[in-house]
Amino acid sequence: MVTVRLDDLGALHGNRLVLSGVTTPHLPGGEVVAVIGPNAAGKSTLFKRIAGLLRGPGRIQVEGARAAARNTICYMPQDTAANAVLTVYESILLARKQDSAWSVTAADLAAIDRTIADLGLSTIAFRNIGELSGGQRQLVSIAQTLVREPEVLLMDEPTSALDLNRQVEVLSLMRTVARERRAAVLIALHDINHALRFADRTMVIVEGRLVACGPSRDVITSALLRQVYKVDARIEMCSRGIGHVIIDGAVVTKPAPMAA
Ligand SMILES: Nc1ncnc2c1ncn2[C@@H]1O[C@H](COP(=O)(O)OP(=O)(O)OP(=O)(O)O)[C@@H](O)[C@H]1O
Repeated sequence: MVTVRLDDLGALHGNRLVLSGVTTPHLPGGEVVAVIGPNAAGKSTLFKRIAGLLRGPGRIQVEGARAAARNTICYMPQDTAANAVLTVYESILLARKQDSAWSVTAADLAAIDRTIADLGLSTIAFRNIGELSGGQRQLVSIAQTLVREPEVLLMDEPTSALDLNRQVEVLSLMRTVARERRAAVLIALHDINHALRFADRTMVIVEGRLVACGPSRDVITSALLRQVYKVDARIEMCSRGIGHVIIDGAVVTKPAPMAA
């Protein structure tokens, strides 16, 4: 089973060190890890660094990956471009492409069918991407990531354009993917309730630094929400032992202006 460990990781945008000193315990396959933090904290930067899209100090250790893995690490960016020329099916099919010698196999077709079914995309499978709504496009991006069957998934706000029903469906699917494929699934989220409900662990990034990492119910506390988001909130437990964040209305202080 795959495990991921970050060791004193940092990331540069140009010459600016935007993220630094991120060290985690082993993040095991089979679990969902929420990555939370204020706007511009460095969540996307962390994912891009892990995906090899940014330079920086430190190490990313991925152990136990299957030798034949199609893509060990797969990153779903926040902004996904719409390609008007391809249908939904074609764009998911092309996500399976390995190299120029690739030709479609039965395994490819099975993976595509499963992904389309899992995400409820069958009714739009032959529509052009350019004709889709924002939420539909986001579902296609999620499909393009899942169909590659990676062992480490980096999902950058995958539910930001989805309605409530789809948010729950997609995050439930992420848990299933983690459990059944023994994948390590990291998801950047702004909805703290989703982190409490769906994530085994939560990492908290503030101003480019990791300020907490551990079981979601231990990490997400009123004190942390006050420290990180400057809001008064309490966590109430519901019947199944899952916490809910109740915002009491008061913003404690306005957040500091963002750095340029
Ligand atoms: N391409 C870029 N070039 C230069 N600086 C960048 C670039 N992308 C992001 N940054 C800066 O890096 C910092 C972290 O941004 P990042 O996108 O990682 O934040 P985030 O936590 O994902 O935010 P959000 O929740 O708003 O999506 C910010 O100060 C941002 O302005």
